[in-house]
Amino acid sequence: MNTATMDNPSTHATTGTPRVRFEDVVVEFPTAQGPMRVLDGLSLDIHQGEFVSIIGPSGCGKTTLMNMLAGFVQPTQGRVLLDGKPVTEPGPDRGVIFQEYGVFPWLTVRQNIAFGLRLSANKTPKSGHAGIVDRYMRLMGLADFADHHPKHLSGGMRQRLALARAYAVRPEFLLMDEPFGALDAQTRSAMQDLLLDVLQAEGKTVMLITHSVDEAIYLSSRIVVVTARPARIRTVIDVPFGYPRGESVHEDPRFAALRAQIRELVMQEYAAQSRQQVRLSD
Ligand SMILES: Nc1ncnc2c1ncn2[C@@H]1O[C@H](COP(=O)(O)OP(=O)(O)OP(=O)(O)O)[C@@H](O)[C@H]1O
Repeated sequence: MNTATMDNPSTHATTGTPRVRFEDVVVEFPTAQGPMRVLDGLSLDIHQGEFVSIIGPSGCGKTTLMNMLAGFVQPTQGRVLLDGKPVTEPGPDRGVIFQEYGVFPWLTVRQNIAFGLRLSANKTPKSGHAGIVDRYMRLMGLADFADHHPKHLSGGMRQRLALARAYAVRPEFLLMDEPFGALDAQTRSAMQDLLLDVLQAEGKTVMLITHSVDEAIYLSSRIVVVTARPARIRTVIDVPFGYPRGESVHEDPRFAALRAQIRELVMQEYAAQSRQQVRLSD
């Protein structure tokens, strides 16, 4: 179990050379009414070992931001740099987890987890694959279902399988888009703690999109609140808790204060987005 070290400030260096740089990024998508601007001059640096959560109204452009770092979307203007080089395509250094289960229905649980390990871009020696697959099946509570296909699993189990697949490849970056959103409260909390354990053991850099303010505070070293569409950065908040971190941070008075501050900002942006939608439907 994690233990909270609330007296230690976050130890994540936010100076020096960033691993990821969003540089004055603009994204526009074509629509029947002309180009729709989704991101509007957004700049953000992410450093090695940081856990950055993105919070903002539905449809404001958060997934688009992550998709650029994943290599799925190119900016209309500006640049997205990974270790100083423009991101042009997906790569095994970036594990992406979406809310909808990213699993292959025709493969068993064991085969799904092993899949990424077999790709030639993955550097894990073949002799270690079986052990890694077993470890993640155990961690995710899937060991008894090793030879089942996803259609025989519950929704929550399929999402745990998607997490196991992403973790097993041990990417340097985890890009997570509402990864726990479809899980029941208890499983969600267990998956959050497991993620903290994986990060503690493997030292990854994480970008998480979440609608849960509590989840963002519990997991992140920094929280980026973005505006209604087109998304810009509204505020960046440093979370004052160090790692390893555990359930007791929820009791810290600073947790409640942060929650109130972030909720207020997010509510304001939701209200702005709703006003826009009303104007669009006029
Ligand atoms: N490839 C695309 N082509 C056209 N429009 C797109 C494309 N991708 C996203 N959009 C639109 O861009 C806007 C922002 O979408 P995005 O998924 O980035 O928002 P989001 O903040 O992640 O939303 P949510 O919180 O609901 O998941 C939406 O209006 C969406 O319909």
